[in-house]
Amino acid sequence: MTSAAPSTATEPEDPAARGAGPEGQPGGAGALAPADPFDKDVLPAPKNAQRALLRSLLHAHTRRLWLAAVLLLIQQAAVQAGPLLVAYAIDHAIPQVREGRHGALIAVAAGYLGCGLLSGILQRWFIRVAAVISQDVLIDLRGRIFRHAQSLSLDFHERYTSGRLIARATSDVESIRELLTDGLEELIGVVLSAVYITALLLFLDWRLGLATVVSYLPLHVAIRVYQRRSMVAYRKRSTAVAAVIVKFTETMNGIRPVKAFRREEPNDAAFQELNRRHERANGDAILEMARYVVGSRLIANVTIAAIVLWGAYRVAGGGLALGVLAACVLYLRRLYDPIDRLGMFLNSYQSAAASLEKIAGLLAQRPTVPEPEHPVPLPERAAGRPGREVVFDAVRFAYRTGGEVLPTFGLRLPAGQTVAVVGATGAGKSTLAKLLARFYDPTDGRVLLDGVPLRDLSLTDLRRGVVMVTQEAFLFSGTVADNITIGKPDATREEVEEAAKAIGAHEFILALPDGYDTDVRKRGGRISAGQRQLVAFARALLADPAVLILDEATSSLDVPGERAVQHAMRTVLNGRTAVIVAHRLSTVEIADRVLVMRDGRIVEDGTPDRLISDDGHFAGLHQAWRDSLV
Ligand SMILES: Nc1ncnc2c1ncn2[C@@H]1O[C@H](COP(=O)(O)OP(=O)(O)OP(=O)(O)O)[C@@H](O)[C@H]1O
Repeated sequence: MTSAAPSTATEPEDPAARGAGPEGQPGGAGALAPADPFDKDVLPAPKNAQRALLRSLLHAHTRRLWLAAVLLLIQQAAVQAGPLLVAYAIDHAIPQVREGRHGALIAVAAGYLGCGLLSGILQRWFIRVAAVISQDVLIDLRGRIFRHAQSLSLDFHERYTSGRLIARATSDVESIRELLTDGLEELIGVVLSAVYITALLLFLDWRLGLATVVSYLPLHVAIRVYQRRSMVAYRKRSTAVAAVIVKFTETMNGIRPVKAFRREEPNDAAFQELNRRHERANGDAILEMARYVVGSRLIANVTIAAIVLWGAYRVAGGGLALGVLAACVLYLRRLYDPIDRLGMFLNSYQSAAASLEKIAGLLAQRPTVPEPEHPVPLPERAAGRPGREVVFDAVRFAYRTGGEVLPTFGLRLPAGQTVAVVGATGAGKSTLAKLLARFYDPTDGRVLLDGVPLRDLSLTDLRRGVVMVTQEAFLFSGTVADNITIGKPDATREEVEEAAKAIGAHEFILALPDGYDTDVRKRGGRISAGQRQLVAFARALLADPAVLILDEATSSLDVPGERAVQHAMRTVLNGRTAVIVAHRLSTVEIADRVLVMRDGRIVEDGTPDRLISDDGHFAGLHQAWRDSLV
């Protein structure tokens, strides 16, 4: 993974322009893939995406934010009243005590105590309000990331990877949490106290106040330099964390091939390197902070020393009251004391800002396969008509990161036909299936279902019309029954069992420890590859789509398993239009029609018998398969 770069001029500015569909110009098979902006961790987003995200997150809390601001203003006023009271005590109350009048000093002491109490009460109130805001914001943000990631098209997920998404939802949200719960209150407190103190110093003695204001200039430069440099360091760090998470999830998701190919050692070495890169990025961030702390302390100490010296001479010369100098020194200490921590707060602020930038980039992405604004309903199916007609009308397709996979492609599948698509690996079979399932939109042309373009169908109609059973036959955590019910969320237990019986899965499910209620991820709930496919078929049967696409599993099953799957396949295909991406030639025998693909084109098309009797590519494949059975 490349390291994060600050938004550079090479990145497209407007993701919306990329959101209308895979507009990449087809470059001809084998054309060089264009550089993918997704290789960078910071996704291209409009300039104000970060601010807009923040605004929308805080929008629901406007009143609470005002309350928090007022509480903090009053609390800081109470805190900063202390040195003023000390100055009054030294210059007025103590001389009065010498004359036997104690009222002023007692009033000062009571005032000091009152301010302390008031500031404590207000601070507690403020912390509660701020906690409610920050918790709500974090929950909202995590929810948005999940919802948005789910809504983005397959094209996005293939390019962005799940590891990066996990990094966004965990470590990036965590750094924002750190700022909101630990740093923000203090950061605002420090800034607010600086404003109060400057005003009070100017009020107490305008010349000392002005000298303090002058010291803000080098301090401001130090902060700006630190902010600029640490932003780069934090971006790098957040990218490095994401790279560690990506490697981790990739390895654990692919643990089987890792074991099979003894990839443990090279993986370990690659992981160590990523860990070291993270360590270096972290080290850079810490170093930046160290530079800032040393620089800002120096400025603070020089300022305090100069003001004390100058003030002392003025007190000695009678030009300044002692109490005023004491109050000024107290204020200066209050001003500069949190300067180290200001570095830390700015640190977490920078880290959170870098994270927010990445999250805003993610949330600014638009689905490349959007739901239509004005969906067209599917025409009613005539009673007894099996499935729906599918037409590929002058379709062309290129993946965004590759050359053209389907050069102008036309195909008509009559309703109810079972079509097997065969061809060499990389011929474009799965691409054809994915276009029919509308995982992608064609670069050119249309895919029509009973005459309605897929892009005009509402998602509900589309999912009811076309269902794809993919190779992995993925099972979600939950029970076997839950997994079948996904096909039809309001299905009754009877319907679930009927579907399983029809598919031939009922017996093996009953034999599981808790039958239909067996948790598929728990011990004892382990089910074989063939059984997983049966569950996926039962799910598809329950969904009862007009068009079913099977991207057949390439892994070979044992003979009884294969037979069970073949039987289930016949059941699930019955009464609908079906497209099978066939990896096993045994499957082809079920089909009414076979399409042979090569380089994104259909080179043979006919019934299995006709193609076998012809002297074409399929006949050769079939002969080779028959020979392998002998
Ligand atoms: N997500 C993707 N991004 C870029 N190129 C892709 C993507 N998926 C597939 N391709 C390319 O498109 C071409 C067709 O791939 P496709 O998966 O459709 O072939 P296939 O016939 O189904 O192959 P197989 O039998 O191996 O599954 C291949 O050259 C492949 O490299």
